[in-house]
Amino acid sequence: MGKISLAMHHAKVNIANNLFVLQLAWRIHPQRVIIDFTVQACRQFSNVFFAVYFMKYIIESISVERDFQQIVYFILITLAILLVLSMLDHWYVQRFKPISDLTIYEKLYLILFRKASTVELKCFEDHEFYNKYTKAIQEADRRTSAVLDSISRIIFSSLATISIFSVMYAIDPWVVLFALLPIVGNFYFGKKLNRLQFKQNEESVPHQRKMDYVNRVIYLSNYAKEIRLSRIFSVLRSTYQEGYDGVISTIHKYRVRAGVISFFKIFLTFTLIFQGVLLYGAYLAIVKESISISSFVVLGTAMVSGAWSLIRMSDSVVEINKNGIFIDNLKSFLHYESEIPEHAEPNLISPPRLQQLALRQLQFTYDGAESATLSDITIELNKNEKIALVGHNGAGKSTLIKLMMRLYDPTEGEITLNGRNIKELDLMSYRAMFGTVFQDFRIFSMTIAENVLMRELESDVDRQLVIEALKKSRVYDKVAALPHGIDTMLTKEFDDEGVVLSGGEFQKIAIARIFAQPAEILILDEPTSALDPIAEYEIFESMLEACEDKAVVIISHRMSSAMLADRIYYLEDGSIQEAGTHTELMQRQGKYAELFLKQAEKYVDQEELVEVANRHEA
Ligand SMILES: Nc1ncnc2c1ncn2[C@@H]1O[C@H](COP(=O)(O)OP(=O)(O)OP(=O)(O)O)[C@@H](O)[C@H]1O
Repeated sequence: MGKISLAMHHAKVNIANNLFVLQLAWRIHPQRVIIDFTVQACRQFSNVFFAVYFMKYIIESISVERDFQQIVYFILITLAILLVLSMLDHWYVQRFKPISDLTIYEKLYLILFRKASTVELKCFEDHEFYNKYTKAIQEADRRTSAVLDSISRIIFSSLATISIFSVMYAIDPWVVLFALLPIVGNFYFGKKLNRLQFKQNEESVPHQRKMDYVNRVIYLSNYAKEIRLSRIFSVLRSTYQEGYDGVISTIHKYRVRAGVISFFKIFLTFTLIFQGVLLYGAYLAIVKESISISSFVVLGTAMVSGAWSLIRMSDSVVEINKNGIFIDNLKSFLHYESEIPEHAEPNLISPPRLQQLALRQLQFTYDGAESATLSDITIELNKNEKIALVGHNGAGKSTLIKLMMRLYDPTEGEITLNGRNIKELDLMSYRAMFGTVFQDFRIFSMTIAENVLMRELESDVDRQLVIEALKKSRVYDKVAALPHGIDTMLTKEFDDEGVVLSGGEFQKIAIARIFAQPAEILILDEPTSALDPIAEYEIFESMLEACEDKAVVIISHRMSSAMLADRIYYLEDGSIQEAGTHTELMQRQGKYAELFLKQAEKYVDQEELVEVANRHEA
């Protein structure tokens, strides 16, 4: 593509990007768009009127000796208009704009958060995507306001410029040409400066993210203990320093170039416009005597006002260009099409009630990984069946669960629900079939009830549901003893009366989530690590009792819990090594039996674990 057609292409893309945000702003807050344009029109009108036509009228009045009373009326009327326009401007800047900006940001952030919560999990592991997301979030608010300002400014400054220049043209046509030339320079250098700033910004984002990460970690309470009790702070400090050095070095890298370009931009714009044209006007009036002194005065004021209009116009063009480049990130984030579509699609059907979930010869490799994490996995989970996945760390158990819930798609093989590939099913409804607690579950700074329901508490039926769920996860006695019961805030983030529970109690709250959901398949991905063996056994037991009519998948490193399942799958290096009931696997004397016996040896020293085994026997 030639240079000119490339520039045309860029210009087209940038205009399209700005219009995209203008449409977005219109959808979010149409009044803001209308008022923004109206205020801009009024500003430009008063600039042109007072700088040119007002001045022209007064000077002409003197030369044609107009009636003094008429001049006074004219001035009073224009003052009244000026007063109304300044009041409107004041209201817009002080009252309307700040509030409407916040309204736009709030809605825009909601759109971004919604998108972020639906893109595939793998996007958050993709460095490039994450950078785009960070930039879209950082820039979103500023850019919307900037787009509105620059579009309205460019429209009305153009009108203002045309009307001022027509007055100047009538005085001397060459003056207009003279005033136009430096604008080309301003535009040219402004564009160059933008590209440079964009590049600098692009390069500093990864460094900025390092600094943001440290800021976040230091600030969050769940890192506070480790930071105080270890020397990790020095590593965090180095990470922050690396980020800081990176940002500074990108600034240094572009500093000289940006300085030189800025100098030319200012020199050509201001010096040439303001001094040059006035000099030319003086030459016309004094040396050539081709214009009158009153024309020179009008030319002077029109020049100042016209030049500013032109500068505003060319700055707006540059700003539109700058917006366009940044909006690319926002657009590509918002338009990102998930390979796993979250939204309902007409060709996707609602999942039928579970009869059998079958994983057939699955193979899965994480993006960027050299070898497969899972290979040749075949598992069947029937209605009402309880299965357990066991194996050493890194065997692939959690990955298997993520595939089952379609957080990732398998690289090979298929997952079927009652014989139908799950890709043909509506994803949201499919995921709603699962009640899951992961090992890295999160407790939110919200009430206990909201943490259990994972939504707002809406009715007394909900209250009862929460209480029953907490009873099943064996933590209700503790919750009932708190002054606000299930309405107690968890953590002290927003509320001094918020409670901080023990690790095991937090886990029980998280586990209560699966009892409060109308799910058909329950998955416990080892959320019981902070529980003592008896508590874990009791919870699993209670779950199996409460969920007789549901399918259950348990992942646990404690074999005493796994043995409660109807079928156990032993995984190693991403593939199933052994499968069967506890008794079958023990008789086989393979790896499962070895692992079980190793744990049993440790358990013998602790009487409580003997109790677990006894209970199972019973
Ligand atoms: N998001 C990811 N990107 C790349 N590799 C990953 C990712 N998550 C897990 N892995 C890798 O996949 C392998 C299996 O991890 P997985 O978490 O499934 O094991 P696990 O059996 O659940 O382990 P544990 O018992 O320790 O929880 C590990 O080697 C891990 O490094």
